[in-house]
Amino acid sequence: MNTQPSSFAPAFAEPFTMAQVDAYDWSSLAGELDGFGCAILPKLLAPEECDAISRLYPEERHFRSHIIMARHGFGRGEYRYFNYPLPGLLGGLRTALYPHLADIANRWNERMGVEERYPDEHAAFLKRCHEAGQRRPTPLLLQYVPGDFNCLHQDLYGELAFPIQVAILLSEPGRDFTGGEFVLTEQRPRMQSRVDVVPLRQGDAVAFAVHNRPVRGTKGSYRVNLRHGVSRVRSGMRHTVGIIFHDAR
Ligand SMILES: O=C(O)CCC(=O)C(=O)O
Ligand SMILES: [Fe+2]
Repeated sequence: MNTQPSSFAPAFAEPFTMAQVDAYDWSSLAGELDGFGCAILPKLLAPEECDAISRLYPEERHFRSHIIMARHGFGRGEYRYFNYPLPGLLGGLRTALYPHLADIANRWNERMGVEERYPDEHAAFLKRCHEAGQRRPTPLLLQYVPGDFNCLHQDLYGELAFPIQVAILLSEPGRDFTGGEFVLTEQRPRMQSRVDVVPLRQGDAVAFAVHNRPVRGTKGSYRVNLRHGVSRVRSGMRHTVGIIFHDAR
């Protein structure tokens, strides 16, 4: 395991991240997630923070593995899973975002008739993951060049899956790259699928359903199945960072 101190640690202290995350209008974000399966958190990161994270990509010591997507049929492009300890800013965001999303996830599970309830603190949920043999960190940094794309998928890495995840766009559309839209599809029982293209600027985050969410019907709630991906990058370079709250087997 990488035990080097994070290169971000002193500059982005956790109390600051926590206050910044808490300052979003979470009842409105919850309304978006309930209604559409995704919500945008504008300007979660400043441009300098985005650039600092993108620049980590070639620094091997931050990562536990490197995936060339074409080799696995995942699309075209590449990504790296971070090592523990996560860079301070990312670890701080993962901790700060979790309790807000856990409230929403617990309501979703109740409506879907799923028994599992998530604890208030991320550390307690991670402990549950680790006890279930899911010990490897899942936050990841992705890099796309022209022609790259990310096929529709679900980030499931074992039995335990926290139902909402976050992706942050680190590059500026139109300036750093063109194409490369974040897309979300929703497969509804006995109906045709619905698609959302999420308009993000540099530093914006999207919170979205990992695999299932409840939708209100005439006879209570039913469960829909979601996938996310990225359309083809037409020019330039695009980086994103993904924050997944469960760890991997
Ligand atoms: O590059 C993106 O916008 C999507 C990344 C992704 O699949 C993820 O964060 O799980
Ligand atoms: Fe993903």
